Amino acid sequence: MRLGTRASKLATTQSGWVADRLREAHGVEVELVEISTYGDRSSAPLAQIGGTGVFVAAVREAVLDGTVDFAVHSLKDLPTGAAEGLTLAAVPVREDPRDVLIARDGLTLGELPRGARVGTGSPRRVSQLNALGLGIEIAELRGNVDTRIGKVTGGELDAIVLARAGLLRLGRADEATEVLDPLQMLPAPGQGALACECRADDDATTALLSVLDDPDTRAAVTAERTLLATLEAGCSAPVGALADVVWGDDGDELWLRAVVGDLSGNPVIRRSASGAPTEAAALGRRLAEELLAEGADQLMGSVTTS
Ligand SMILES: NCc1[nH]cc(CCC(=O)O)c1CC(=O)O
Repeated sequence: MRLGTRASKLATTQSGWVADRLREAHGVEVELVEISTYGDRSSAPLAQIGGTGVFVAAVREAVLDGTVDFAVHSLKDLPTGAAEGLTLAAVPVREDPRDVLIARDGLTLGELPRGARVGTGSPRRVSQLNALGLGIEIAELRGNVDTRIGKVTGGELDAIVLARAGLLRLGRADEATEVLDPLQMLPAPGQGALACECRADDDATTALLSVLDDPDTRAAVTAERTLLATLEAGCSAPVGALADVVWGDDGDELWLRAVVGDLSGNPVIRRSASGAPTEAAALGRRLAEELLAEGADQLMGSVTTS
């Protein structure tokens, strides 16, 4: 099987993980084919170059034109709209969805001095960091994991915020100085999860990939992404969401928490709701409508979204 992937170390590591699972499950050969995307080539701020889709368009093209059989993406980089001719054949079990802080001298968020420079390029992180009222300064940050961590070790920034999943996959989770509680920092919809996508008419590949699907992860990310889509927001919008399958009185329950804000983080709207895991999309829609009724669209309207 030919697996299309971005060429970054993180992308090839997570694609390699999927390839290993497929070899274990089916004894098939899997070859990684690296594809350069606009998101990798441009160093402009993500919010400026459109965010949504810049990391996936070229990889999807390679699936559609038959260069590769399927692609592995970070789910949070996938636009929420339907992709013509493609099917989401598997959402494998999720890695830790939380964000972490990497700060100089082992500091936590609460220990950073006023005026400390904290790097992130994500409006969602900017909004929630500002909501904490710590008096820190936000600095624009982009680049691969090495580049970003280098800003702290090189002394340019006091701290950065990034996804724990990426660090775990690269074996660098111990470099985090604090795991941020979702009470303070809800992750991006789909964060920590992967997407295995193939052509909608390719039944053989769909069947091979389907064994990697994790139903709880799929329910969670379906709720998170339907919420994002109902808000008509993209991956560069100041929206955080995290769903979990938990054991409740009536069996499995899907819990969804979400936050919407503007860049100032003042105010942010936080809400939660629960439902049956089989009704994940309806849950996402319902919580989004609640947020919209509370004024989420006006809040987000002050930020460039796509
Ligand atoms: N926005 C870029 C991006 N897309 C996926 C990950 C890794 C985490 C994941 O798999 O969700 C990252 C880096 C980050 O946010 O720190």
